[in-house]
Amino acid sequence: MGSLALKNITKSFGQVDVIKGVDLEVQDGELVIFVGPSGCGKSTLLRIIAGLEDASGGSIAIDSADVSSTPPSRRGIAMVFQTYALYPHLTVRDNMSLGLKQAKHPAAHIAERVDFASKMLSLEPYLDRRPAELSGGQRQRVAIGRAVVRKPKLFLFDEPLSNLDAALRVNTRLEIARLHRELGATMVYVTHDQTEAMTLADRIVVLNGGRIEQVGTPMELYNDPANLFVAGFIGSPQMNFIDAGLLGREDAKTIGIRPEHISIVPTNGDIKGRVSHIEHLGADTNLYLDCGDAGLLCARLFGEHQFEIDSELNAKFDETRVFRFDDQGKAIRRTP
Ligand SMILES: Nc1ncnc2c1ncn2[C@@H]1O[C@H](COP(=O)(O)OP(=O)(O)OP(=O)(O)O)[C@@H](O)[C@H]1O
Repeated sequence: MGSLALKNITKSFGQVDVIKGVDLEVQDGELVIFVGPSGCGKSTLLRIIAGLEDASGGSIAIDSADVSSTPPSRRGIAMVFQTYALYPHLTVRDNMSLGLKQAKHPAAHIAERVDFASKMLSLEPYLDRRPAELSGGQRQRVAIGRAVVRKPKLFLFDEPLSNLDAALRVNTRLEIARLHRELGATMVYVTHDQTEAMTLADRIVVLNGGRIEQVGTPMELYNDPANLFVAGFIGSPQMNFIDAGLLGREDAKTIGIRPEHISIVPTNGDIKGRVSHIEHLGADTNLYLDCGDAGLLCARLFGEHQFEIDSELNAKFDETRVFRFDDQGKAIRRTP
């Protein structure tokens, strides 16, 4: 078991309010990811859940028991850090065993847990090595293994893949997904990487300036963002925003259209623009059109395309994918 409930959590450092009233329920077995711009309070919130930081107000419950004043070591959580935080003088086996040893578990039980975790993470060949004799990816697997060994109610991950190169990041991401599936464990995870959030999360929490903007499954956030902030934050390249008046659409203040929902047509487009830049990604082409007062429009076209710089093109929006926002930036939901 490992459900988590945050009620009206606030945090101030001196005069600065960093977390401004966060309510969140995480179900047992769920993988929830915090995303948001730098400084929005993701790590602070995670550290408050871990007990490494005291909240200024509000309460935290794990499995319905209030742990707001429980020390970190007694909350039943394990945290995996971006920097691995392994003991350099200890072997992999000893790094993984340490928590249970300190908690005075019997040696046979510790050996069994280390065996289980090292098999799960393919760490068996490295058990007698020290961290300096491992690659970055292997070190991060040891850090994850150390958490698995402790059978926590709740796993907390603070940007665990940020120090890995692109290929290793994908591998380790798949490993965390598998771990989550096989252990059925509750996980709360902080990242600034959209792909990680979209591919791993059961639900994503979008934070901005210490408040929650929206909570939803990755596809809910992509298909039904609550406001301009979430619409612009989820999706890459970013959603295009255009002043609705410039398009003759009086039913909204701002129109939003994702680059992947724009096509180039010979006539009768929604907007005209001059080609200002082209990015060839192989599988896709990102085309940037200078649309004058409407700004720069990005279209993501499937496959390879050639266009002449400065030539004028007609861009057409997939009407079923057009988002509308009011003058407060709130999404105007489609009427079915
Ligand atoms: N110990 C501290 N004392 C004062 N201010 C702090 C402290 N820790 C964090 N802050 C401030 O709180 C805000 C939130 O920081 P936090 O590290 O939670 O952001 P984040 O969303 O995790 O950012 P990033 O993505 O850059 O890691 C920032 O403005 C930061 O400067």
